[in-house]
Amino acid sequence: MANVRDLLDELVEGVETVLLFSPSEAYYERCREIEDVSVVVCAGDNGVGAERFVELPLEFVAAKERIRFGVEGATEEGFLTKGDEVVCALQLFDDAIDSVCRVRVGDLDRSGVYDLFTTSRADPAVISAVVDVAVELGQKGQKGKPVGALFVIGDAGKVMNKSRPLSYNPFEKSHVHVGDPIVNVMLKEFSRLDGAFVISDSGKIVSAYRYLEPNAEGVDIPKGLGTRHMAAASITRDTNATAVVLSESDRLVRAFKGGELILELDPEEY
Ligand SMILES: Nc1ncnc2c1ncn2[C@@H]1O[C@H](COP(=O)(O)OP(=O)(O)OP(=O)(O)O)[C@@H](O)[C@H]1O
Ligand SMILES: [Mn+2]
Repeated sequence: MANVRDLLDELVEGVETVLLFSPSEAYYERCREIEDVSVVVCAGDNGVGAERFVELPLEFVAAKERIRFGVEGATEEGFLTKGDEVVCALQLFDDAIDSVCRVRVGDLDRSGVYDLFTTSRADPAVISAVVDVAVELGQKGQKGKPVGALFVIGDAGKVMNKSRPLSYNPFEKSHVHVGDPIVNVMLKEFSRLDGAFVISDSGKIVSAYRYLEPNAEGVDIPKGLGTRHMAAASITRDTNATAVVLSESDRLVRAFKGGELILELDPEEY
């Protein structure tokens, strides 16, 4: 007569690596004792002192995104290789680990989110704060109307040299940072203006209303996208900046780096 344990045994059969998402110290210590299994911790910080650790720059709301990011990170760090079967243990409903799933490395399509956060010059928390603002704008629009926005993050000096003001810069004398709730409201307010926001590596809002003038030579973007996206792709090819774009036409959030589209998010799913 099969029992629940048989089901779980099947799930973990032959697995050599366990990914623990934000475990407690006690939970981590218990898992460390398990024989011939290596443990990788994925969390915002390595509070448990794990030897194998993957930093999550944000607590992804969607479990699948969290798992995808953790598996991508563990693969990048060399803890996993394509084809490995790994068990992921994470919190879904409780505030402790309450769910287990099995994933084969390579089955999850690359989300690009990992690159966006880990290979950008700007601080990962700044990137996630900007993505959050773009996603919220995509979900709610500005006063209910769809709006587009272009955020250029990092390498701000070079970006400013490759652009010019469309009007006075409302952030000229201020010293405000993205991620501050009041500033996020200001960014949404100003998003109906033309031009791009320029944000420094550390998240300071350098300028709004900026017209980017990169060299668009040889940069190609998906058909149907227009000048805002072309400017985003081109400026990231000409500088070390990352660009996050919210499209007014299709409401998707996209990220560009090195002239390439590396991420496309539907705010409705995020
Ligand atoms: N080089 C640029 N620098 C800064 N902002 C730009 C630039 N080009 C376009 N924009 C901004 O993008 C807005 C939309 O332009 P356009 O419709 O051509 O872009 P798009 O890529 O189709 O974007 P969307 O999908 O939002 O319509 C413009 O009104 C302008 O505010
Ligand atoms: Mn357009």
